[in-house]
Amino acid sequence: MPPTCFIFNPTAGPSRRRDLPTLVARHFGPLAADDYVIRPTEGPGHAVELARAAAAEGFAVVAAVGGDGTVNEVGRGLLGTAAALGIVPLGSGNGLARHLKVPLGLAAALRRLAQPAFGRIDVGRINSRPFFCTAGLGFDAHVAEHFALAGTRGLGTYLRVTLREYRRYRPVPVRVELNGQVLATDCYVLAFANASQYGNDVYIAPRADLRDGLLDVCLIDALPVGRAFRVSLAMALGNLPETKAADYYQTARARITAAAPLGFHVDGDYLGRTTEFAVELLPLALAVAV
Ligand SMILES: Nc1ncnc2c1ncn2[C@@H]1O[C@H](COP(=O)(O)OP(=O)(O)OP(=O)(O)O)[C@@H](O)[C@H]1O
Repeated sequence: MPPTCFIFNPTAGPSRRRDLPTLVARHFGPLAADDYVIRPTEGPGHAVELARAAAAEGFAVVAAVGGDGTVNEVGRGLLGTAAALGIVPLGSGNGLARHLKVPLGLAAALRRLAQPAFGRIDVGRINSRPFFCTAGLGFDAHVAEHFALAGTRGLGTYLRVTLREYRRYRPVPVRVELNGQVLATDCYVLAFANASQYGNDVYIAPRADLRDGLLDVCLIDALPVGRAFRVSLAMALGNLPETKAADYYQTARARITAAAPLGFHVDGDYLGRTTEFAVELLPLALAVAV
């Protein structure tokens, strides 16, 4: 098994696995002997530094133990290094893990990591910030912002925040340049998908491929109640492109200018508001061990 550094976020996920070191030792220890270390994060952003340090120490695999936010931080720390990203999915949504078919059970995920398959995946970037799963402008980012402010987490809070903000949210006019064309449209949601889903098997771009050198772009210009139901159902069924409720494009880069400051998220974390966005894809820029 490859030397592995586990970087674990004790606050990720619904169950807050503060006992993770014991569990990893139980499942991985007998297989690994001296070949692994476990390093907990102490706050947001810490996993970037821990991952970079682990790669510099020569660990072949640096495993993010948490959800997509933790995966994003570990992945960012590993970009440009020789180490591969592993995932032990303990988050709430686990979008990248689900796309990559990493087992969701802890014991199975650890067994897989002991004998991983090495490969590479594309990496997206929005305003210089890397993303591995999805980035987006508009309502999704607005919900991510208010979810972070809600005080509690979990699916119940997420649904409550989504419904409340749906009644308040108004789309913003944008100008989108991609593939030599210019779209002047309203942005309710403009999502850039490297992986197919937001997590929890909710598919924003079911045809997205992590190795095709392209981002799948999903544009929803308005979301009246009837369309909101259709979009929600289609995202759960994984057939949104087959409906007429969203427009799809594929591109390796895009520029967006918004008529008013527009919120954006990266792998589900709200990053703020701005009017200019540059999106690009770095082909096969990250090594993975899954
Ligand atoms: N020790 C820590 N204390 C508080 N926050 C932390 C700590 N370590 C990491 N974080 C932050 O916790 C946030 C949430 O983590 P993560 O996204 O992995 O879990 P999740 O939200 O439950 O899962 P998912 O994104 O799959 O829904 C991350 O954005 C990360 O910056």
